[in-house]
Amino acid sequence: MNAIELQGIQVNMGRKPILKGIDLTIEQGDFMTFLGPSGCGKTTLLRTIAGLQKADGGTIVLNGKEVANGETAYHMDPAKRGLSLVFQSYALWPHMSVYENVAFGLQVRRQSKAEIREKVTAALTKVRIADLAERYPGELSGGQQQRVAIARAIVTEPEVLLLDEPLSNLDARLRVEMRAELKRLHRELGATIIYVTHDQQEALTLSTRIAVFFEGEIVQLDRPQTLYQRPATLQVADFFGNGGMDTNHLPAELIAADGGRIYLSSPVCSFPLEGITLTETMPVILTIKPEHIQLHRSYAPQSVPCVVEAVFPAGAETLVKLMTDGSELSARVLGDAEYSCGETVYITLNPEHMNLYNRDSGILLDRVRPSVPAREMIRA
Ligand SMILES: Nc1ncnc2c1ncn2[C@@H]1O[C@H](COP(=O)(O)OP(=O)(O)OP(=O)(O)O)[C@@H](O)[C@H]1O
Repeated sequence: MNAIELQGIQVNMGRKPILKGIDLTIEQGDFMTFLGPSGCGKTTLLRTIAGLQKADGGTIVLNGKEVANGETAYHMDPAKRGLSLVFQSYALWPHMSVYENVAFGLQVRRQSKAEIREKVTAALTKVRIADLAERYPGELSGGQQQRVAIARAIVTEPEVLLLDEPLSNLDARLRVEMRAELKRLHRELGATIIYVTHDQQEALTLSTRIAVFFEGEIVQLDRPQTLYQRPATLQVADFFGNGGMDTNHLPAELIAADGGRIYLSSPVCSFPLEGITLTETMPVILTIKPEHIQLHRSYAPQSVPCVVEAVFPAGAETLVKLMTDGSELSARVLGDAEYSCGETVYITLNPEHMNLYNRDSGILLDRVRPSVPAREMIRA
């Protein structure tokens, strides 16, 4: 059974539409991440699922049961939805010990003392802070407080766990550590998790599926790998730019030749394609990520000469800005590579990692599929 089904969810704040008709099915056991820039509506959708925000239109079905209906104004009480929510600010009660914070939800449900002790201990052990049970939130680090918040959310054994940017208050190192913890928890609990973040690395590492939001709409819903390799629009491709080295965009053309053959013509490569039909020449954008450009110090078969414009050593990798035929390219090279500005280098590109987008709409047309083996590829 699907854990959650959203149909046509609309939310307005005053006259402003914040969510513009969200359709989304979340499967049982999914780790679904809502990813997108600030203000695109991720938290609003999470709050709407939790019941903290009323939907102005559309329906929400949780485990086969309707919990919200914008048309009939039906709105099930958040406490009855069987969900747990963890906020960015941990929202712990400062006057209660860690144990009491976690036990609170069970006490409200009037469970026996023995049962509560067993469940709280199990939850604290799962998030690896059983030894801190008697401390107060003010005596804990940010990472420890976040673990308490997660323990409090899982102690009631919710079917769905909602996490709103839970790691954003932690320092970079703790964030990476907590990512691994969340992944382990998801595996151990088998619960459905909905996770909100604007951090693409976090989304790619944790999720089974990612919904990318822009301006109140889902623009792509896919597995992390697919999303990374085949962004549905140039906007999504740019959002997945990494460390200031964005996906390369190259103006190119699809040329319809006699006999129905289609040629790709670009500043870095030119060859016939398969899988595309066209009747007239079409302007496109060819994209390739910096990590898919190979640099060579001397001429290699099928390589294209480029001039090094700038070099940015970044420890484990080196980012290199290149110029070829009036087009700027970014390449990412593993390790500490020493190139000097003005030096001529040669690049090779694997067509498997290239995508073609409509130049006007920015929508993905196809991946690049040469109809000849790579060795027969020629430069424009
Ligand atoms: N209570 C409110 N009243 C008016 N506008 C609101 C309210 N809450 C949110 N908004 C607006 O709704 C839009 C979506 O906000 P939301 O918090 O869902 O975005 P988000 O994608 O989660 O952003 P962030 O990553 O910054 O948290 C924003 O433009 C925000 O200003």
